[in-house]
Amino acid sequence: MTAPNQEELARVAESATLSTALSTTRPASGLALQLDAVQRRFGERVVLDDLSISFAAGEFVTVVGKSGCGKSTLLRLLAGLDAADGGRIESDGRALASLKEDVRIMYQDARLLPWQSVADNVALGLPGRRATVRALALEALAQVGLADRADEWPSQLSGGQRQRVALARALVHRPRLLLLDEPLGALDALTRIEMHRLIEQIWREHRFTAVLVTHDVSEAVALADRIVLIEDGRIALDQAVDLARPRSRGDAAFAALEGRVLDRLLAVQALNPRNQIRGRVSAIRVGDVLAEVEVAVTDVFGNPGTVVSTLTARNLQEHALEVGAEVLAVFKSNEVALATPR
Ligand SMILES: Nc1ncnc2c1ncn2[C@@H]1O[C@H](COP(=O)(O)OP(=O)(O)OP(=O)(O)O)[C@@H](O)[C@H]1O
Repeated sequence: MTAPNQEELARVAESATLSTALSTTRPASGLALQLDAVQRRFGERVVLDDLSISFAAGEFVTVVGKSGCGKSTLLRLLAGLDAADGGRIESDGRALASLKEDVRIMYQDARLLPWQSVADNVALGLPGRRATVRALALEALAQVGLADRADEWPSQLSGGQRQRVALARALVHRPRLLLLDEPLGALDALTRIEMHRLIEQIWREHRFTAVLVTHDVSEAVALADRIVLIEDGRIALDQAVDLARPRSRGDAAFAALEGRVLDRLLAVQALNPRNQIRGRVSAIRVGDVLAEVEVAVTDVFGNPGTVVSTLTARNLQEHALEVGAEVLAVFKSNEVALATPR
């Protein structure tokens, strides 16, 4: 990692310019958010329905839920890119829509302009003298470990590096609310873990409020103070993550919490009657690592049958499943998962 150009930064500080203005006129602390009975409809379809929740200033919240449940819709409302059909979204009594300058959003694709250098992409939209703006861009790039790539084209960077540039582009505006719409969804597992560390470190430094939409429950547990699950347009689960940071995926408490949230998500999937079948556990076979649970079921025509679910032996232990227990067999692509019937 290359340090930012210190001479240039010093010049900027001396000339009492935008850098000073940004750091003094806009507090670095996060925005508190209050959502009250928020509704968003598309035609007949009610996507968010009477959704109420509050986020504390500086909190890191992750939003999970099955595909199409309205996660991105919620983020677009918070970003002011879309308007609610009902309810209020405020920050300490002010409509969030009036605080757009304090809010930045990051998407799954970095959305960089290919004809602009990395530094110019980060500096995009920043007012001020060219040298000042460039120094701010370099400072933001240094924070994401890319100061030495400032003069390259976006096409010369890897997917993970492009996302780091997108993060720098958000940071340069010193957001008080950073919205992250699956920003790591297209990255490989190792790069994701590196990005988790980077995002957490930057969030701890800047203390903005962060709202991250993700499909990855492990990512949610790694980063969140709170995990929020959206179901039927409302908050179905609001789970505090009370684990010390930085978090380790190998930790037992981490795995247990991840399992609980996954189970809850699975229960939501099971609500779709087309992909689930009720039955009773008829046999359990436990190996060193894996376990098989056989479930006796009856199909819609009354024909008896069995389905088999494979899970880790440890997971089986945590769920205390036993022969005779009533379960839902949930079909997810090519696997069968089990959930407790409601
Ligand atoms: N502009 C729009 N016009 C009509 N319907 C929309 C519009 N935007 C979103 N929707 C619908 O709202 C629902 C929620 O969409 P949204 O993108 O918020 O879901 P999501 O939870 O982010 O899904 P995914 O996890 O698959 O990204 C979907 O049924 C979608 O088709």
